[in-house]
Amino acid sequence: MNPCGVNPVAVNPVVVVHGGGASHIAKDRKEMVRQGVLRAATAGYSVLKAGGSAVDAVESAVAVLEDDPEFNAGCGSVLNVNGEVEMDASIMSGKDLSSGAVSAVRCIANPIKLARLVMEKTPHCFLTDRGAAEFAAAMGVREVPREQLVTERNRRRLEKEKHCKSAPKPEPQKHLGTVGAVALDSKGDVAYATSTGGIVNKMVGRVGDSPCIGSGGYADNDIGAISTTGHGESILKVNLARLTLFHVEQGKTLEEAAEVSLGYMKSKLKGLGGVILVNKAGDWTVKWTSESMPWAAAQAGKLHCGIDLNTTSITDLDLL
Ligand SMILES: COC(=O)C[C@H](N)C(=O)O
Repeated sequence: MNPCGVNPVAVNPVVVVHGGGASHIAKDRKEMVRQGVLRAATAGYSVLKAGGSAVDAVESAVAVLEDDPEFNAGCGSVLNVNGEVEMDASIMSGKDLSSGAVSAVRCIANPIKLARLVMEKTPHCFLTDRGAAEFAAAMGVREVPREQLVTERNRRRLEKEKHCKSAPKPEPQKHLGTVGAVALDSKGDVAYATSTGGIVNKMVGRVGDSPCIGSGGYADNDIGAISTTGHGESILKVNLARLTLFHVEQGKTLEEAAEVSLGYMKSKLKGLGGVILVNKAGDWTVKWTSESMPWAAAQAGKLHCGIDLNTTSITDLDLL
């Protein structure tokens, strides 16, 4: 009971993660991908259960996915036209709208941790390329050898893409994309985090939607938190994250808002993608227009998980 005699809103902590909108996930990889998103949601939820903040939870969930070579972020990042890894990431707290982002960063394992340092240790929101690298060094972030982030699968993927490349189309990623998380903590604060290697065969210096606040994600306690995935150029053009939350502000449910904004991006640009959302009531939703999107959610001792439409499973959560 607070001093006004009103019960405080009961908060039901929740974390939701995604492993990127995708047009095809080979059968033999599906189980590894499923295990990856489940591990990330479990990690995020244990942070919340231990009293950690929503920002702590989304950072640790995304770091788990960055460390998993099955996903296009951190050590599984796709390669640019020169065969190099350039990564983008962003993070935001719904409590005070504080935000941090990095783009075109190389040779670090966890861009999401660097984005958080930008949020907390600089007066800025966004550092890129050389400046981001200098800041990482100043913060004592360990440099990893370039080769450590380049997987054999991504080398082959680049070769294949170069050979069969026709004109670029506003299609979803042919492979697994971007990773992201949204969370609500026990204090009622929400947050999001998104991290990616971008799109295969991209130009050097190409920056996608994922590090851009309002496109790759957004968090505001009064509305909710969202992380997005899909065709970056389309997401940027419609500001997918903020657009979705705008529809929530206008009174739509999370699910309706996600459907309207993804529908708008598809009809306007033929751009496909996916979103995950939470709000401070503990409601959450996942939605995508791409063929599939691996996702997992942890709430009230249960783990929810899916990859394709109509394949949701619910199991009891064993905390790590
Ligand atoms: C599914 O793929 C992605 O999400 C890629 C990411 N949105 C980008 O364009 O950089």
